[in-house]
Amino acid sequence: QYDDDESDQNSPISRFQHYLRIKTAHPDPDYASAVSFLESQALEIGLHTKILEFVPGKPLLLVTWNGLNPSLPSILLNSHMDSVPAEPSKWLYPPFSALRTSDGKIFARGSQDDKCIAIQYLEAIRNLRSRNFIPDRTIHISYVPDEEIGGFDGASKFVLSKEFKELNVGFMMDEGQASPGDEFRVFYADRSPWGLIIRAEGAPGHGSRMYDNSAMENLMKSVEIISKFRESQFDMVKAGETANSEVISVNPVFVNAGIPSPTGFVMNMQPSEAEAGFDLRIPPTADPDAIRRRIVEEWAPARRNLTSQIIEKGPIRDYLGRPLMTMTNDSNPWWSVFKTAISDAGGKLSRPEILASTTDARFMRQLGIPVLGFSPMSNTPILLHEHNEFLKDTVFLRGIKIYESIISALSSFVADASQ
Ligand SMILES: CSCC[C@H](NC=O)C(=O)O
Ligand SMILES: [Zn+2]
Ligand SMILES: [Zn+2]
Repeated sequence: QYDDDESDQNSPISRFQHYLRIKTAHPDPDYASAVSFLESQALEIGLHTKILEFVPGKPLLLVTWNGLNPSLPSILLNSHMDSVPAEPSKWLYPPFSALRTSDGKIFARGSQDDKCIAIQYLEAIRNLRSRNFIPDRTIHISYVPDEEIGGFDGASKFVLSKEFKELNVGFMMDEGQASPGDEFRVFYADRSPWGLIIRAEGAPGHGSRMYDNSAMENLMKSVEIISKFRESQFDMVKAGETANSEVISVNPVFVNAGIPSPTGFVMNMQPSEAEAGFDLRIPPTADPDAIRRRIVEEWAPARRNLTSQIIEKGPIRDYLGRPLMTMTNDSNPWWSVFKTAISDAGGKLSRPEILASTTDARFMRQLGIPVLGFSPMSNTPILLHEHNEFLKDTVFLRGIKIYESIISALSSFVADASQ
């Protein structure tokens, strides 16, 4: 293992490592240092910057490369600055060291999700500018806070701002996911995240007594029914009938019950209350009303003294009532431009997918803006949110070339001025 930034301070890799070493992991992301580093990079390249702060302590950095024709809708490249936490003791190398091994793996929390694209956008623009490329359309980059915790103080407020409106965004790109094979993956939709809490009430009683309708019994029945539904969805995936991201996922994330005592829990009392929480992900093709009905009628029926609370953490439809999906066919001219740019750079794309998890793209799609999720990482294991997240230097560097092709193509696309 070695770390070469002593020898080369002034390289795309060393700038990537610098950004990876800034601790923007939750629960206490250092946004100030991230913004200051990214801003210094943008200014060095000769771009314009602006810092927006919709919620104190949660800045958003906007970087702009003005196009020749500012009346054309612009291109927005998005990247979130925050990361999920890391457990250092379970990593091969410290998660904020950005250490590069002799086979070129750069280990860091955020190396795949999504600090790579943050730097690749800038490096691609740096290279295009050094070749005197001049964009027709204006290109913006947004560096947003809080994506990992839902984006409510970040992208969600950003899209409602007058500053966002003024950008006149015609097309946006956001993060995607690594691809274990040769092809790059591209995402035309996310699943919408719901939190579900099921609460049970029932008569308390002696731990020795068998009786009907205790809170615990009713909650466990509910969990059984939800598990059956989960299995029905998962079976379709296992049978190869459909992708993981195209079914409704439901996974238990907490249970809360019992009467605490100094040594743990009171063992001889059946509690009068119990609750369980679930993470649900709803694909854009699903009918949200049908799911709401299923929850009330089957998962938490009142006759069992169950109640449910759904926390919808994202839209399912856009403002015109359409599913939040970006078209990946000829009806979307941006799709062809993107696809051609990838093949021009020697890349291959696999069939467009729905993302199993959720990104900030949903807030822009809600406005009707076409968004593709894309992170150019082929031949890379999918390690987002896992221990030992890494990205290979060669993959990172190739990604810069890919974005050079994408950014120059998107910014020169003027075939239809209304788009
Ligand atoms: C409630 S929205 C949460 C967004 C988050 N994004 C990345 O992991 C996710 O859980 O998918
Ligand atoms: Zn991410
Ligand atoms: Zn993430």
